[in-house]
Amino acid sequence: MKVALLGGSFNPPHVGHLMAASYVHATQGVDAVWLMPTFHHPFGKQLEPFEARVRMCEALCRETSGWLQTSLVERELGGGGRTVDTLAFLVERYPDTRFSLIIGSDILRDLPNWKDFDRIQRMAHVLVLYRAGYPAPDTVGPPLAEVSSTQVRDLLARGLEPSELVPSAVLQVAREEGLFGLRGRPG
Ligand SMILES: Nc1ncnc2c1ncn2[C@@H]1O[C@H](COP(=O)(O)OP(=O)(O)OP(=O)(O)O)[C@@H](O)[C@H]1O
Ligand SMILES: O=C(O)c1ccc[n+]([C@@H]2O[C@H](COP(=O)([O-])O)[C@@H](O)[C@H]2O)c1
Repeated sequence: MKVALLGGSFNPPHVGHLMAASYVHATQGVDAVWLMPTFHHPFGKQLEPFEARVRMCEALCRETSGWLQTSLVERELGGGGRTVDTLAFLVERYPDTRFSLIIGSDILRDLPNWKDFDRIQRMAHVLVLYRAGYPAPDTVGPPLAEVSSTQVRDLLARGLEPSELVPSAVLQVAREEGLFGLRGRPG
């Protein structure tokens, strides 16, 4: 079994995440892609509640035939949310699974602040996808969507509907949960 991991804040998930996961599933010979929402963000980002982000991730997964799944492992682990610790835990729990780790090229500038990135590379094949706007050497594939959760949150804060950037089922969950200031807003 080969699994690609896509860790993120998913605050909220958007079509860029879906495209990144689809690209990897379609071209990199993996059986499944697991979204791993952050429980405690290592750099202390303030996020909507974990359970609500999980619900949105699960709605995103339903856009696929089942190969995209949401993992709750980072809640199970608690701790500092460092990817090296999550990966070590998964490698031990699933000895017959080969893991790869997906990151967008925007993350490259943060890597010096990651814990033990060398050890991550020994445990998993790291796939750096070309996120549009962040060209870098050694990325895999064409530039992917120019969309971010920040952009989605900004649109919502201005009362606009990000319906071209977020799958409708994900937006529906955000409305039901009253996330991103959507509580009580008609729509
Ligand atoms: N449009 C995209 N194309 C390629 N990779 C992406 C894209 N959006 C996010 N990713 C990657 O998905 C992972 C999780 O991203 P994250 O949940 O932080 O989304 P984000 O849009 O970067 O959020 P924010 O704007 O809040 O920082 C990261 O590795 C990121 O590089
Ligand atoms: O391991 C680390 O040191 C580390 C530092 C920062 C971020 N990460 C992980 O990188 C993924 C993407 O993070 P972000 O900030 O782009 O949402 C997410 O799974 C984080 O847990 C990991």
